[in-house]
Amino acid sequence: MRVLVIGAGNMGLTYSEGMATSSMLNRKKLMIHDLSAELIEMLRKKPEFDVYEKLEDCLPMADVVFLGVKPYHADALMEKMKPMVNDQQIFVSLMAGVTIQHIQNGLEIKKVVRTMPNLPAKVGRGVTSYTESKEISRVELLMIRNLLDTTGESIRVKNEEFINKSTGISGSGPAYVFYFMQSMLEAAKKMGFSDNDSKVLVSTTFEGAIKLFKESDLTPTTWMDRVASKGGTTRAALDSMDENNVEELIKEAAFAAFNRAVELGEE
Ligand SMILES: NC(=O)C1=CN([C@@H]2O[C@H](COP(=O)(O)OP(=O)(O)OC[C@H]3O[C@@H](n4cnc5c(N)ncnc54)[C@H](OP(=O)(O)O)[C@@H]3O)[C@@H](O)[C@H]2O)C=CC1
Ligand SMILES: O=C(O)[C@@H]1CCC=N1
Repeated sequence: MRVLVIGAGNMGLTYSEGMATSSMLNRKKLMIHDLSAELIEMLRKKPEFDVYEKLEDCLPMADVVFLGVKPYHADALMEKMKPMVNDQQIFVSLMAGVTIQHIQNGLEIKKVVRTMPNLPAKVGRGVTSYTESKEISRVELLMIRNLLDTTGESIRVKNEEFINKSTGISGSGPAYVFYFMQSMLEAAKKMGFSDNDSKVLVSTTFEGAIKLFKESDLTPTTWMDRVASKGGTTRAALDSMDENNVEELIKEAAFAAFNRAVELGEE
């Protein structure tokens, strides 16, 4: 099977690195096409990829094509691709918002898998949700799932609405976690810790909390209660967050991302 990734930025390159060694490729090199000259030069130094400057040299050969450009570049890209694609090829979109129907119409093809990946895929700890057009067979879906799983875990969702919802939770989610981390780092530095000590304190606290959560059946609320002693320091912090409505604000932020994904599909 020949796999082509178009757009090798943050996400496209992450997927390319994950998939490059997959047995699904039957030792055929993963193909990459991007417009950035700088990126092409960097990618050419990597022996695991076949890098193409011209779409016509790689697109007709591909069985599976990953679309990794920004949503606002999708239409221009599809216009260029249209004369070179065929009905047997499978198109896997990594793009937020862009609907399956939009891709089917733009390329005049039928087989589309729409996904929502996330950035921890870079370290093999991503989570990708996906859904497919009805023309994708079970075998084809399994094959795509195997490719997606090279970057972490994947979940099949029942429709595109849940892809937009995943965007609000897991797609954009790493940024919410980094936001929280940044705030804690700044608090630590303000208290007088060095940059390095702040990083150790914050990152180890995140890692430890995630391990506790993942390795038990307890909810985060129960874990919060285990940290907080009555009348103690944690309760003071949690009360401060409650008074400032932090929980509601985080939920609103996740819905803002979901709503923006819906809007992107309508633009
Ligand atoms: N970053 C993330 O955490 C996540 C991103 N996504 C989705 O992934 C997609 C890519 O995002 P991201 O990787 O961050 O974006 P990047 O800008 O990092 O990567 C996109 C790449 O595509 C190139 N490109 C643009 N137009 C074309 C074209 N016509 N042909 C070939 N290459 C082209 C860009 O080149 P140039 O820079 O020269 O324009 C760039 O190198 C988006 O649609 C986004 O919604 C989804 C989930 C998470
Ligand atoms: O911010 C974005 O639009 C993309 C989609 C999810 C994460 N990054």
